[in-house]
Amino acid sequence: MDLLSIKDPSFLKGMSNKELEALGQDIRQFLIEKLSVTGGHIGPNLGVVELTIALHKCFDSPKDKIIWDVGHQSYVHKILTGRASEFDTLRQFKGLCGFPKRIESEHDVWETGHSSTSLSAAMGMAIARDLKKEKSFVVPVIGDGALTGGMALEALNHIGHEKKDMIVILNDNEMSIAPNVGALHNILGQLRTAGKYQWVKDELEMLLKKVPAVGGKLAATAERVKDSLKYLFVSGMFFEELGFTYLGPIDGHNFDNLFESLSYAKKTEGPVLLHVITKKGKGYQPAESDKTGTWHGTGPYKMDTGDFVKPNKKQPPAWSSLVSETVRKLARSDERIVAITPAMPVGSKLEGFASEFPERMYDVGIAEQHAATVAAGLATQNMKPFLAIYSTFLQRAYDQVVHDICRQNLNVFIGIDRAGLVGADGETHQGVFDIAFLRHVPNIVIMMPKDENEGQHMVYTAVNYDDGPIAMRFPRGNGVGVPMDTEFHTIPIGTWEVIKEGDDAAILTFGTTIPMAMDAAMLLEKQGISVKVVNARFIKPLDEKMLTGLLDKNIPLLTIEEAVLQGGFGSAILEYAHSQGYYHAQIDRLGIPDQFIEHGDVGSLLEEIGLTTEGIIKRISTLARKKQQRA
Ligand SMILES: Cc1ncc(C[n+]2csc(CCOP(=O)(O)OP(=O)(O)O)c2C)c(N)n1
Ligand SMILES: CC(=O)[C@@H](O)[C@H](O)COP(=O)(O)O
Ligand SMILES: [Mg+2]
Repeated sequence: MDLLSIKDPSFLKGMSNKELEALGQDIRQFLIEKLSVTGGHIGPNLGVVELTIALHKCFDSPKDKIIWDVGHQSYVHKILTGRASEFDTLRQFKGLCGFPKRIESEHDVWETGHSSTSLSAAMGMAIARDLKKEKSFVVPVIGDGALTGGMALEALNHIGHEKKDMIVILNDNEMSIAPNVGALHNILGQLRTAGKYQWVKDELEMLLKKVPAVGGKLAATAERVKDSLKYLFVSGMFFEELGFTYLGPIDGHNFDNLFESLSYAKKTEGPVLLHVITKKGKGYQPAESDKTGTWHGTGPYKMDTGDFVKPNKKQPPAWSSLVSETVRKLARSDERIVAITPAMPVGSKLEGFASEFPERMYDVGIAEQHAATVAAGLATQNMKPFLAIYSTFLQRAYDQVVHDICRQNLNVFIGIDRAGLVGADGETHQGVFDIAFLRHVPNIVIMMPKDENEGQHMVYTAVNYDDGPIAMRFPRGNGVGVPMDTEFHTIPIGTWEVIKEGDDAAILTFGTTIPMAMDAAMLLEKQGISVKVVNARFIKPLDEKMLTGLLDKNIPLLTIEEAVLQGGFGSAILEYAHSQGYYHAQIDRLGIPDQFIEHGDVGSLLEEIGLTTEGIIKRISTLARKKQQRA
């Protein structure tokens, strides 16, 4: 079938299962080909081909609300809703978003990216439907990994209590990014093997009702039998006890099973949970046999061999590897160190640590709040927890950082990974808010290294810092490639470093924006403007001694950060200058403006917001000119 000709899912209504199977193969082939060039979440999407087709055949989107939890598995949905032609631009600057996007289509009824929000959103939509006395189905699709997220459990609790009509599709492929973890995962395992108890329950009821005369009395007894059947067949009774009608488990690649259970679910009152078993990566052998999560989200690959396309020249180590491997080295002589990841062992490159210290490595599932407070609990017992967490996912644990870690001034080392623009994952994943939401919290130290050598020393500093919580932020991707010292040393807390002298102006910056600051300073030198460049590697506490010295020189200052301006590092400099009475200090700031930054390559995103060498030169030149005018 020509997928590019699809305008909306209505064409599915008249298709036979055989035709749908052929369509599924066409979609698989299309995804494997397109994503071999663009990269993306190939594994999750290959796993939901039949499920997505079945949902769009059984329901009338967008009147019926199909909601994709996390949303990384919504590519098939996007193909069936008329966007196949845009897949060459998937996750690229101004191209097709890799997650549901309401501006893209009326069928994208809820935007996701962060896990475990679908059930709560579904509940909101169901309440609205009922208040407006509308007739429609609300159908959240949540994965077994996303189900481990606290929000999902909060929602299950509420939905089951309110008994709202809703059909929850549990897409169970036994995988989060890595193999799924937790007691819930074990319950699902029991359910997977328990077989279809629902039909046993109904058949029993029909049989008993046929018994003449005593049917009624017997049926009452049967109710008790049925309940014991439930416990007999479905040891996990977890969902039924929560007020759901549990259906399944069924084969999520079999259209007969899907249509039979979806039509049953549509006729069932109250909340239904349909447990669908799928295979992540189905139909593409390298992805289907993935046991670790390598094919969860990938860059480009060679279709025939499954080899990932490697960059032309050797890359410096990934920042995540640098940090996690340094923690691993230190853990050999420091038994206090325990690593905690909320479902990102592969992304945070903790495999090595896990293999060497299995008893000191915890993947808590998609549970960032829990991860942060486990770290706090460990610290109360004089352990040294290393909380490895993406900046964007740390947003989920804000109160735990404030209330549990910082307020009690506990020795937790937070490794804030993917700090800064992440690129293709877009708005929901840019790691640009952590400075603004942490800087105002008492007791926390926030730092960011300029390169991987300073990074290893910062990890060493953090592990040996026992005066409270300390966070080190580092970007997605690879280091800058510098020689590495063989001996660790501590970096004095709150000290900045002058990396280029200059008397006409000063740039204060850290991490990924240091190279562009240096390039700008060198070019400005040629224009006769000599600019000092300061590695402001401690965002909190500020190096007040150096900052006061700069303010006393009364030269223009420009702060630069790949983070939001509102409440960021530049705000801290403004606050300090004002608090010390430098009311006329010339301070300008470059950073992420007050808007969400969409998906695309980081270079294009920086270009779009003027966070470039040219942008810096423009700012400094303006500041210098204003200073001359005032002189
Ligand atoms: C709050 C949050 N934490 C972590 C992630 C990273 N993440 C993206 S997909 C995923 C696994 C989701 O597993 P599951 O729901 O089973 O979907 P599958 O990929 O198996 O289809 C994780 C942990 C996220 N998107 N949001
Ligand atoms: C969808 C999701 O949240 C994860 O798959 C995320 O895309 C991983 O990000 P990295 O690729 O930076 O590890
Ligand atoms: Mg899964």
